[in-house]
Amino acid sequence: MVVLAKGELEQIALPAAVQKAAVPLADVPEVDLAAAGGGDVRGREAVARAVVAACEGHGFFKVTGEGVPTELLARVEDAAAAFFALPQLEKEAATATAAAAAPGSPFGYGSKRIGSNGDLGWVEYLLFGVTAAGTAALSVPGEEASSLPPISDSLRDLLDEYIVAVRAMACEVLGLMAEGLGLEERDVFARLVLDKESDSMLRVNHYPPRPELKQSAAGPHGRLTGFGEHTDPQIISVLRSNDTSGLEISLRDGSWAAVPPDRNSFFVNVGDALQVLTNGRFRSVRHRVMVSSLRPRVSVIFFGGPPPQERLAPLPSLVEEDGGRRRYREFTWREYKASAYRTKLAENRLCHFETAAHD
Ligand SMILES: C=C1C[C@]23C[C@@]1(O)CC[C@H]2[C@@]12CC[C@H](O)[C@@](C)(C(=O)O1)[C@H]2[C@@H]3C(=O)O
Ligand SMILES: O=C(O)CCC(=O)C(=O)O
Ligand SMILES: [Fe+2]
Repeated sequence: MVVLAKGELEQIALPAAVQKAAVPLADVPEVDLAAAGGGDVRGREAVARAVVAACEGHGFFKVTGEGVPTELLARVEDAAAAFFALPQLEKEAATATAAAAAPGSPFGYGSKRIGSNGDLGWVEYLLFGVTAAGTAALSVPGEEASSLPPISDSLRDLLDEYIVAVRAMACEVLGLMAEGLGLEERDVFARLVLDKESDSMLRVNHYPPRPELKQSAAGPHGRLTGFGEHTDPQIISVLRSNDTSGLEISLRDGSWAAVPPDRNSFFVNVGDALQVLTNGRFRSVRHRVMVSSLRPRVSVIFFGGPPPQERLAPLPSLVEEDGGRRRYREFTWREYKASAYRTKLAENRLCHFETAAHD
């Protein structure tokens, strides 16, 4: 069991006085994928334009009409809740394969410690690599293979089914982004996530209800940090949660907005790699999860990433549209990820890859 050292709870539980309050996000952009898939060309173009506008605006939007069976989603949520309800030792043992336990591996079960650079949050989670077959694995393709994770067969099977469905949806959305940007190569983004070497991940987060007020270092009105502010390094993140609030996004003016939960929709985040590919036209959205609720929050996030050896650079046509200004230098995903994984959650990871203004 993870025992927090003295002072660590205070890092999660900021006193109410130093927390910036978030206002509810009134205008969550919404994209109905059903309207893009019916063979109506005009309808599809309108959806593609809405997707681009949302990526340029908040870098965040809601997706409906994607056709992932609601019954599968409900079963994933129930199985995840059942896993996190297990005794602590069973949860740790459940994912302690050689690959996940290897030093530096981010995969497996974790509690309160996020990444390996000292970030703490009021959260426990399961983190998996995603294989080409769309299965949840505790090692990344090309690295030491592990046996299938010994989490319960039913949870693993459900996650495998979920990954296939959500990856297809992510790729449909990536296709709409390319169309909306008027790119000739319509699969320029989606092919990276569909590649058999794609470095994608699946994360299941559980935010237990905040502790009793009398024990809470946050004080009676304070909130706990569930998952500290950050941007996602990958191309696209697709999130699904239960009906418990907590997700907040940072707006362009630096204020925070609370995203009303919606268990019937997906939420899409633009990630750092997509900001680079679009030469900064799309915005990798800074977000966080705050825990103030007495109900648990469960979220499942698919992170669509490129293959490690993939060279990432702003797309030439978008550089041209930007008056020839190339805002990021070329790098491989392996290079970016290694750099990102050395940073703390809240750091700006893209600034190391920006070009000087005159380049
Ligand atoms: C503090 C960290 C956790 C993280 C790796 C990092 O060093 C910086 C990026 C973090 C993040 C955010 C999005 C995803 O949840 C994640 C899996 C990812 O790819 O980058 C996490 C990493 C993690 O939890 O290992
Ligand atoms: O759990 C959530 O709702 C969001 C978590 C998140 O941003 C992440 O895991 O990268
Ligand atoms: Fe995130």
